[in-house]
Amino acid sequence: MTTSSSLALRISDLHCSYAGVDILTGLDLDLGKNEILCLLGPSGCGKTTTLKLIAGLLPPTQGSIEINGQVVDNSELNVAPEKRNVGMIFQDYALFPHLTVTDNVLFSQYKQTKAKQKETLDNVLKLVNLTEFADRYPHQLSGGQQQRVAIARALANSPELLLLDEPFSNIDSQVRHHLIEEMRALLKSHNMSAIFVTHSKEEAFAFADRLAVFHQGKIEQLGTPSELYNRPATRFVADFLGKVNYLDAVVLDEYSVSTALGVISGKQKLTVTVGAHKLLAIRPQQLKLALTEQGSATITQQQFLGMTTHCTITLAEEPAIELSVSMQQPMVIGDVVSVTVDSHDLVLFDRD
Ligand SMILES: Nc1ncnc2c1ncn2[C@@H]1O[C@H](COP(=O)(O)OP(=O)(O)OP(=O)(O)O)[C@@H](O)[C@H]1O
Repeated sequence: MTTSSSLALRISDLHCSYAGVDILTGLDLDLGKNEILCLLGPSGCGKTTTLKLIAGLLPPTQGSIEINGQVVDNSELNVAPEKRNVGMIFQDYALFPHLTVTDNVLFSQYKQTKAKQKETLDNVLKLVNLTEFADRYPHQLSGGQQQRVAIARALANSPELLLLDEPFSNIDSQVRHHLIEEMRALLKSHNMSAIFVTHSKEEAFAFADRLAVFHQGKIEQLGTPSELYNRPATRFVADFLGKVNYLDAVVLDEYSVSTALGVISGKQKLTVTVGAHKLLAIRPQQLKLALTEQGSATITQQQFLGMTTHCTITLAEEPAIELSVSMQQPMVIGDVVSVTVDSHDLVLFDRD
């Protein structure tokens, strides 16, 4: 069992409501030291609320929060935000427009000596590569540079836990990928733990060690990006993380199911009854097409996306079945193709 002292954060049975409306209804969550966790979920499901509760900006109605083994919230205790040793970075960076980079970074360091302030400033600006921008004002910086000032300000307090609310959403997509890599390397090299909120699955996959998918005030599934993408526990998680095809399937034996695409076998033993009627989930890139006049499907739509091409194929079944396929090379609408399924762990759901 994991003891709470080996964790950066432990949330137990957390409840929160606004004006009598329940937002979180019994949230449990552990974060390891030096781990990066992403909260994902539909708009309004309570992701930002969870960050605010951890930061102490909002009191829970029930439950407890421990940060690095210290209780900061329970039925008797509500530690003030500035005593939690947590840094928070907001979507709009919340920089003071009338203060330079230096003054923004040192804003909460006024109790330190001048020498200590200088040391902190030099260290954090070096970390985020902004040393030569120390005298600039926020409006003289790019979005990515402003974000790095916000990171530097959060790091100046040496927080044990960093909370990031959509930190990359205002950054141009050209530089976002690079920033995510840089930020991840920075957190990892400084042994920091972080929780971040995003709307973007691509950001979540690239930045996080583990993802928590929220649904109806609780975590529906928690795991590594590939676990959740390839082995979703529910249809909600499967659909939330990307396009899925669902095919009616009858379980033939411990490894195989029968579908409109023929018999499909998985690598792992199934835990369902032989003969059961299920839905088989298949990601678009798990289907492979080959041009052949004897094929069972026709290309009916196609969208060229650069690295990949998304197409819709129609199976000659009654009623017709449409499937989404992701391919490396485009084909031609009207092409007749055969369809095979890449070997993978089969994901089956109940039909209802
Ligand atoms: N101060 C408030 N008073 C009343 N309701 C609020 C308040 N703050 C948030 N809410 C409501 O609580 C719910 C959760 O809000 P929260 O900001 O945590 O969602 P979120 O998952 O971060 O959403 P988004 O992805 O859109 O940012 C929403 O329905 C929101 O309208």
